[in-house]
Amino acid sequence: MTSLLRFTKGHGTGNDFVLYSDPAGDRPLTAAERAALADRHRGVGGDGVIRAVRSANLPEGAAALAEDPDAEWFMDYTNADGSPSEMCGNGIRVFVRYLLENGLATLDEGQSLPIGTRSGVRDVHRLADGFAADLGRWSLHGGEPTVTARALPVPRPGLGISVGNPHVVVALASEAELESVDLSEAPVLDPAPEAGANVEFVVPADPLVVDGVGRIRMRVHERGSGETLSCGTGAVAAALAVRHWAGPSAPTEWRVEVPGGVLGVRVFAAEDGEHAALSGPAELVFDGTLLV
Ligand SMILES: N[C@@H](CCC[C@H](N)C(=O)O)C(=O)O
Repeated sequence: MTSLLRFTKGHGTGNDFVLYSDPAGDRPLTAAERAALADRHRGVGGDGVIRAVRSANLPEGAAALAEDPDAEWFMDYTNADGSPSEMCGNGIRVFVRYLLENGLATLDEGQSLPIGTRSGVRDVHRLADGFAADLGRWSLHGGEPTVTARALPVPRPGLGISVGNPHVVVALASEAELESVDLSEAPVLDPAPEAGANVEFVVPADPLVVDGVGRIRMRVHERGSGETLSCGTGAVAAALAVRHWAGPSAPTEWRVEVPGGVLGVRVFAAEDGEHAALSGPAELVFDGTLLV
């Protein structure tokens, strides 16, 4: 039986999402239904689908509420192919904007809202011109697989980084090389991580640091979605990788240029270790109703 589903289309630096609200947790949608929503020809189109559920009303929400009883809302995120991901850095800003615009939460400038995700509770801070999300503790994770991509003359070493979800970052030699890499097919990783990975290709700007801020350009092939205009967690992983390669004198603030815009990354010491925060815009574009 078909039914009506109200949705909102939103994006953060061109990384676009279909959002819908399911406070009671009784409208989960299958992976195939989510992939159909994200289909750019037969559906609304998006790099991912985000369901807003009250943490109390889905199984993964129990862990979020145990971590922070104020994490009322859970971001149930899936990629364009319907596969779930632990975290989405652009998505969580758009998610908070969606909650605010729909009267599901309140957040004044300067305040934070805790959001449940599969990678734990993440605090989203309201800025004058967007949002900043504390993505929590990061780690080197996944080793150093060799990365082969179309139009890259030779395979390159990658660096595995987890910011809640898995990334492999590859340094390229020049802007020209960054432009020429063909991401219409997924890069091949050897060894291949069991859970897959998002792969970022990065080049430093020249000079790398201006006024204490590190500057890099990045393109990304996202697990489950293909090449996208932006990936927030990918921008954080790319900044962390370049900082790791640059050594202890590297800056803590980074400006990451992606095809869809610019994101900010800040690395800081927290009680439980080193965290990375991601800042950037969050836009809602249109609402609609679908037959599902
Ligand atoms: N675009 C997102 C990341 C979305 C999830 C990713 N494709 C994965 O499978 O981990 C971001 O902005 O972080």
